[in-house]
Formats: sequence, C-alpha cells, structure tokens
Amino acid sequence: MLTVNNLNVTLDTLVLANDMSFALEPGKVNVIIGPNGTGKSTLLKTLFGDIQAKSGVVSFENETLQRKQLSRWRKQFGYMPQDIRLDVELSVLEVVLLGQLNTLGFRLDDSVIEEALSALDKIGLLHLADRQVNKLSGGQCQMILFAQALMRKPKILMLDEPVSALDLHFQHVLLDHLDAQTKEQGWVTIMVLHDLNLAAQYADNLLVLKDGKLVANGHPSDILTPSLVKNVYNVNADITKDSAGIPFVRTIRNTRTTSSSKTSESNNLSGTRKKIISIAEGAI
Ligand SMILES: Nc1ncnc2c1ncn2[C@@H]1O[C@H](COP(=O)(O)OP(=O)(O)OP(=O)(O)O)[C@@H](O)[C@H]1O
Repeated sequence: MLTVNNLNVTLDTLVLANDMSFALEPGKVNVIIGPNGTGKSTLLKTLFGDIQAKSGVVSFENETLQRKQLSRWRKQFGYMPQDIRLDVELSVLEVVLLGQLNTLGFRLDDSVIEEALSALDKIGLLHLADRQVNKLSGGQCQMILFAQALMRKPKILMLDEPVSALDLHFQHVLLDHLDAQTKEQGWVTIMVLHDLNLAAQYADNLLVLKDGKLVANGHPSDILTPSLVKNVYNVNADITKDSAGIPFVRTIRNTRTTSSSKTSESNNLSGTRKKIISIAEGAI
C-alpha cells in the first residue's frame, strides 16, 4: 500500500498540495485527473522525491520517503515523465534496455535482451528495435518510453499523460497492457490522464485534483458526476453509464461560458499588457 498523509507542497507562492491524504492499493490502476496547472505532475514528482514536500508523510510498505535515502526509495519506482523527447543517438532496443540500468553489467545476458525484445513485441513495436530513437515520431517515442518503464519491473509505476501523443489504437494497446500488468504483477500504478472517458474505462480508482486539493477519490462509477465535472472544469456534461456501469462523459458546448471566459481572459490580458509595458519602460 502506498500511503500519503497530510501532504503539503508549495512551490514559490503556489499551493499545489493542500493537506492531501490517500492510500493506493497494489494491483490497482489509479488515475489522476484535474485542470491544467493544478499540481498533478507535481504530485507525481513529490512521490518520486524530485520535489520536497513542505510537510506530510509518504510511505510504501514499511518504508517512508526521506531525503537521506532517496536512491533506495526510487528503486521501487518506474516513472514515465510527461516529456517524451528522445534526443539521443541510441537504438530503440538500447533505450528499452536502459529500463534495467540498475542491474546492467558490462556483459548483457541474452535473457535481458530477449526480455526487452519481448516487451517491444507485446506492444506491437518489435519492428522498430534497431531504429535510432531520435528519428522516431512522438507517439513512437512515447510507446518506447512505456516499454522502458515496464522493463524496470517497478513496485510503483507512475505515468504522466502516457497517451498524450498516441493514436486511438495505441492508446488502448498501452492502457490494456498497463491494466493487465498492474493486476498480474501487483503494481501500484498511478497515471495522469486528461481524457475523462479513458480515465473512466481504465481507473480502478480515480483521484480528482483541483487547486491543490483532492476533491474526489473513488471508483469512476461512484464519483464521476455532471456536478463534479462542472465544479472541477467549469464545463457542462451529460454522463450515462454502459451495461457494465462505466460512465460515459459527453461534454456540452456552452456559448455563455465561452464568452464569459473570453471576458476574464481579456481582463487578464489587459493587466498583463500593462505589466509588460511598465517593465519595457523601466528598461529604456
Ligand atoms: N519547480 C517549480 N517552481 C515553481 N513553480 C512550478 C514548478 N514546477 C511547476 N510549477 C508550477 O506549478 C503549477 C502546477 O504544475 P504541474 O505541472 O504540477 O501541473 P499539472 O496539473 O500537471 O498541469 P498540466 O495538466 O498542464 O500538465 C504550474 O503553475 C507550474 O507552473
């Protein structure tokens, strides 16, 4: 079980986690949703130990996250960050093998290479094994980084918007594989998604963030409601359920919302314009 108790994270003056507490069970896919800039990536980075919390306790099994023992803590994680650029002169196979950097020696076991090739095969990308990663498309890079994260054999797997560059087919290849492996291996999987319907289909547990607060936490069929979508995104939605009880979210265009948000945007712009002009005048 990964537990987070009374977590507070502040960056500059932004409060990105405000007394957040939750517990995530092994063998479950946990999906984090919430508006842009609300602190989803910051939460993942805090759990990984990249960002230091102001207060609170994060623990997994019998271990607690501590600055002194970061490298030991991180060995439990597979982490697929949001940035998918792979600007290195390495082959796809080499990049996937880097997932096992902790255990790689001077001589590579055939079994490790077989494992990497099999990981690529399972996600339908074996044909790319000897291609240079800096010549791949964005979506191909994203799938390769997913294969690399799987190679780590993590206890906790974190993925930050893992399907953002993927076409429909590969979105489901990645998420089906992730779901099956999470259950088979007993991983604690935590993933940030923006697509509410993918979140509803794949989350065993949904964590909804807004302004640094955990505003809802539970199974999508229990917590995904029109009022939650309105409260969190300021968007109107119809939500129906399929025969298995999985919610389907249909968002509704609201011309009034668009025009009022345009007004506040133009107000902000006029404030920003004034600020830029005063900075420019000061520089002359
Ligand atoms: N190191 C930092 N120092 C100061 N502010 C930061 C830092 N990292 C992120 N932020 C700010 O914290 C806020 C939350 O960022 P974060 O990336 O966690 O949001 P997010 O919910 O993942 O957003 P998105 O959906 O757009 O990816 C943003 O306003 C961002 O600019």
